Amino acid sequence: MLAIDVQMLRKEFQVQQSRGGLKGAVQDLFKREYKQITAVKDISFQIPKGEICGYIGENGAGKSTTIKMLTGILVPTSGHIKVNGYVPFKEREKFVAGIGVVFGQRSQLWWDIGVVESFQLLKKVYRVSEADYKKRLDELVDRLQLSDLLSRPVRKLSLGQRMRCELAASLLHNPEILFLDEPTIGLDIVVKTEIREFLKSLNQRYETTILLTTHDLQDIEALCSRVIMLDDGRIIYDGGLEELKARWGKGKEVVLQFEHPTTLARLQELTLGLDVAWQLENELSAKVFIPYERANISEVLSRVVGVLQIQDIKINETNTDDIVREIYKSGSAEVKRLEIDQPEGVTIHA
Ligand SMILES: Nc1ncnc2c1ncn2[C@@H]1O[C@H](COP(=O)(O)OP(=O)(O)OP(=O)(O)O)[C@@H](O)[C@H]1O
Repeated sequence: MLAIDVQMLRKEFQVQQSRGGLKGAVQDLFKREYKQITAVKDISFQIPKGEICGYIGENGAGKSTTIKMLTGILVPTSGHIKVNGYVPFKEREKFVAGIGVVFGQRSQLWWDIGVVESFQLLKKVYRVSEADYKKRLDELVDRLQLSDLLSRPVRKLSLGQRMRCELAASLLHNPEILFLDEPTIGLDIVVKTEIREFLKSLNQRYETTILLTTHDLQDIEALCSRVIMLDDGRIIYDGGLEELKARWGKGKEVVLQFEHPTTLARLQELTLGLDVAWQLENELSAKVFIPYERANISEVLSRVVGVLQIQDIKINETNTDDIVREIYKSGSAEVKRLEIDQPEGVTIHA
């Protein structure tokens, strides 16, 4: 079953333009000029129930605008959306009962009252029964370690504490779909890790579908099997994270520690005919860069390990941050490269 179904979704904004100078300001008083911005340009994607999908893109790519349309805050200019079987901006009451939303930069909790009082208000808003509320709250307090925070006003909480409370607030009514807009922004690494672990177990236990936007690719690595990449309002990649790495990653780096001193010339001689690049760090340690498609790691290793005694080997995986940065930078030319020999399950949008 589909949790989210988006077809040819588009959002345009009219933005007021100001003319410069005194004359312009006077003209603006009488007749405003408007400019049209298309934040989301006819995108389509489907997310099955139970999937955790990362929605990424640079600043201004259109991520928040999409999330706002998916949660019914904004009405699309054109296109179709079904979330949990509902059209988000139409059937509001039924729709919101099935979704949870956390905007990392904004709070859904009341600033001056105790956390638990906010929870009780949300219980009323979502019409959660006393028994369900109690059960759910106990579980969330336990798993997000909230017991010391419940009586404190939100304004007295640290960012990490507040974010744990925000997550609990969004889940009190046990929604089937959770939308997270930058859920780990500004948090330290310990809290980020706790939140990722919590989301993973939530997904496993309840099959909660999660769509999250983030600039932190560690969130994606930790949580998402699938990633949708947006650039200037259009989807430029929709597929698995592993495929993304395999297709866009340039290669792997292997670091070798030798038992006995060796030389660069000796290493190059051993891998003669293979398209790899050696770098000697000292006489007992060297790095070799093995480009994907042009050489394979087992061939390189078998040639070296068979002859030299090795003390240690480390394989450095492709860094997703670098890959994604490069895709953003390279734009359409690189997208064309992806279109060749497209693997199954990966949709590339030009
Ligand atoms: N209410 C609005 N009125 C006019 N323009 C808007 C409005 N909301 C968003 N935009 C514009 O739409 C484009 C997409 O913005 P959006 O906030 O969706 O991007 P984003 O990918 O979420 O970026 P960020 O990572 O910075 O949050 C931007 O050019 C933005 O200025």
